[in-house]
Amino acid sequence: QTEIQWWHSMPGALGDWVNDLARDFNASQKDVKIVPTYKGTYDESMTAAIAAFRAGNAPHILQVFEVGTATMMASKGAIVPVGEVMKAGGASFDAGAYVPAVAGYYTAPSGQMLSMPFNSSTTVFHYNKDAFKAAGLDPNKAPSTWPEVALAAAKLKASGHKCPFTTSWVSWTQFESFSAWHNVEYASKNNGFGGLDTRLAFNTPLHVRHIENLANMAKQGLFVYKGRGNAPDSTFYSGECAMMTGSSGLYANIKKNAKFASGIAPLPYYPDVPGAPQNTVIGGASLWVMAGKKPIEHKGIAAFFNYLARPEVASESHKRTGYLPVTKAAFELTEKSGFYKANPGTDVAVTQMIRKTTDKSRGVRLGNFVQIRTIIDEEMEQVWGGKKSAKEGIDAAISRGNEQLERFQKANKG
Ligand SMILES: O=P(O)(O)OC[C@H](O)CO
Repeated sequence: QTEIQWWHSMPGALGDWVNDLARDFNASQKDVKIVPTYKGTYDESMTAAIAAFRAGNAPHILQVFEVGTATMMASKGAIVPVGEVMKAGGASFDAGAYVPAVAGYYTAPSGQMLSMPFNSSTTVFHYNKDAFKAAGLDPNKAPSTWPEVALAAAKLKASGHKCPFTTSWVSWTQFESFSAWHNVEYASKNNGFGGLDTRLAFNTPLHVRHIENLANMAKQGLFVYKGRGNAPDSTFYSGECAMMTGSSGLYANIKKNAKFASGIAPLPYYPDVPGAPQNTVIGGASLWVMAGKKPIEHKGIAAFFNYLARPEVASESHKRTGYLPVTKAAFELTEKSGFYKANPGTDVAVTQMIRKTTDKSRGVRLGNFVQIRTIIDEEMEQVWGGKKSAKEGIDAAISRGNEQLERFQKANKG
């Protein structure tokens, strides 16, 4: 039996999902055993895998968040493109079977698919319906614009809620998806898809206005900052915060943990911006195959990836987690099953993502993106804390972030 090590970053109910996938695949055949291991947050597992690769003991499969894509693409000796693995394993990889927004994100400029689409998400608005009721708000009507979010937050606060609104993944929700949703650039060169000479561009009057609004909400106790990455997620499903912008993949942990009725709504927008709302950007992660593995191991990986892409498996994953249906067949199967009608709100992520994209809204692909996100976190923490104005924080994030882009460009030219 061939053992395949799979490092992942799925917490709580999502970890149960990953373990069940491995268990069911292992039970379906005898040749391959998938061994999943939780390695901490996305940042942590990526750092651990890079260190393990250097030491010669990398896992076979690594789950990498979308932010790590350019770094993985550039580390040519460390990874094997998924298309090659599938071929070596005697399996085919049909990129056309995947939802275009998903396939497009994980494709190299040459058209080759580099990693296996797995848990693609997008940014949505989660809200606590019970808290809405208690505050005299309509639980069946989520705020759809940012001014409405501020008004709802004020009512929630007046009803005694100490954390009316918070957000996970500040850069992803308030800058990356925010930009695409309003059809404005986050970075030049089509948000980095057009070349390594891309530079950050999220200092338009719209961006400054939005961060100013959030900073004002923070001052009034309407927006309560709860930390970086997915750390704030638990403050929503515990009931502490009543509204949150975050991942559609939070659905699994809300279902498991929340002791209240919750709703999913589209990301809020500014109604005076022409063309808004456009579409939101992809998040979540994909599965990368690390280099230096034996042909028989590639065969095992290929068999597992084929299993994950089966329409019934991919559809079940989507329904269980809130991550997107990654293949077209999985989406059609889910729709036919009546799931969206029976579970209002579960279609929000899909609807936001299947809209036609523009050059400004396809997604963001930057080198050193992990570091850039940290810089944005640091600068915005200064803004939420009242130590810098929105404009100062944004300008500092842009100039520090651009240094990272220049460094990546220099290291990867030719
Ligand atoms: O919480 P996830 O898995 O949807 O990931 C969110 C962000 O895309 C991570 O960069």
